[in-house]
Amino acid sequence: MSACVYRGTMVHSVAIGKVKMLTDAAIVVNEDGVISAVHDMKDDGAEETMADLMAQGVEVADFRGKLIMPGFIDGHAHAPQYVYRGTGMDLPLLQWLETHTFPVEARFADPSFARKAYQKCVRRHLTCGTTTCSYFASLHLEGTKVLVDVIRGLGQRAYVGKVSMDRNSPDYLRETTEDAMRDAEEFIKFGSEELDDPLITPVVTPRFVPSCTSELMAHLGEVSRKYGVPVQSHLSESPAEIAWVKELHPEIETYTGVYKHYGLMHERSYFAHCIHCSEEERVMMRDTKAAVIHCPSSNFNLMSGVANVRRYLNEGVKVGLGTDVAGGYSASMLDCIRQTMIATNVCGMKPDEDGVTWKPLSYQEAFHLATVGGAEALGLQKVVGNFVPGKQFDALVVNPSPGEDTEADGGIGGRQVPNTAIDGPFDLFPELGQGMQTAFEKFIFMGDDRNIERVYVAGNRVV
Ligand SMILES: Nc1nc2[nH]cnc2c(=O)[nH]1
Ligand SMILES: [Zn+2]
Repeated sequence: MSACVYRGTMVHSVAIGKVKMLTDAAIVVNEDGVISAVHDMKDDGAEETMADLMAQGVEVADFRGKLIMPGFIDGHAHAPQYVYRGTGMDLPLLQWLETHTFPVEARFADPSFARKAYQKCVRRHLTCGTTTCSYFASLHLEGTKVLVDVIRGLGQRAYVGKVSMDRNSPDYLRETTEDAMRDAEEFIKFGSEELDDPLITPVVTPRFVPSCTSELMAHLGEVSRKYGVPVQSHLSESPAEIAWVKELHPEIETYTGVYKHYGLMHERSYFAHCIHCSEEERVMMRDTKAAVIHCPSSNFNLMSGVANVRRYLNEGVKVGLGTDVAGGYSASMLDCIRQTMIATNVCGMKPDEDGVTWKPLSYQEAFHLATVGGAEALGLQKVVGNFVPGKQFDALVVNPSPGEDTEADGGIGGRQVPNTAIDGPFDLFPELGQGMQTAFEKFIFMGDDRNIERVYVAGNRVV
């Protein structure tokens, strides 16, 4: 790749709640896809610096009038569940898994079906602007390798887990403990040693405590230490699930404590949901530096509950966001941000059981969680999340008004008609002073993939 300067309105989060916009910025990206400098074109000398770079043969991609923002980081999505996304939202978690999830995941024993489905899934996440995604595959080793291959072909940055499950599921979707232990390590070896691709990180992935025997969990904890890889799982999602974990492990005080006991809770661990964690569990998460992945869409759809994100942040626990496809029906992190806003408003509506009324998150804070927060949760804070020089250029080019520069067509029967294929999802009124700041806010609340013109991962254009 050659070095390139990206010029346009740069917007990113520099700290929680602190979104910074440079109306006319030049982001200099080197041959390795790393940001080497960011210039405010209003500064003295910036035009000369640009002229120098152009004289050296550095390309300029001119996106003035458009937003350049960091790509989204989806901390939790199930790639096989993509195929039934938007259906079967009629049951609570444990019945939903038995009825809708397990029969579909079993189909991923067929690598050719897996390839077809994963191709659609990863394309969708990318076109929605997700530059980094943490995927659960299925328990199938070969199918999980197919997912990795598809991701590499499409150029996304990803964390990928072969799901481990050796108890409490139907025969058609359950490993023996021996196979589960062998295949989990085999996948981690494949991802970290054989593959050697900086964009792909293999992740130890116990489905959740009810799916894994103590022997398997202990082995997975060891594997995560031996290879220095992350752990992802589900934690404290529904009351019935929590009661089940208590039944399975009466000797351990809490659900979080079970993961800790088996070496699965450390600074490279991140857990989806964490809705009902007690104070003791939240302290354990903070002290072990494990992260929460907030999945509000799924939490509403499966009626699991409402997680109090503000409390986690106040207590010093890392938080990222996840779509949790297909508990969540949308693959878009924009939808996830919006559902985060609804969930936080619910928490702020009335005092909780301790009499505390929580201050809702702002949309700027939710945007931070969808970018920088996700990077921190995945241990990528030095690599992606915003446009600090030294980080990789994982970015979106957002056109606030995608229909504007398209020639009007002839209409239908002589009548001018709206064209939903080219008209954007929202309008701006410059007469009312609605400039790029408003464009950003409207994109967060109303934008979609029609606005996302380009997607870059590590400086490579992937959409
Ligand atoms: N939302 C969700 N929760 C789970 N807990 C165990 N497996 C799953 C899953 O596939 N989705
Ligand atoms: Zn999940």
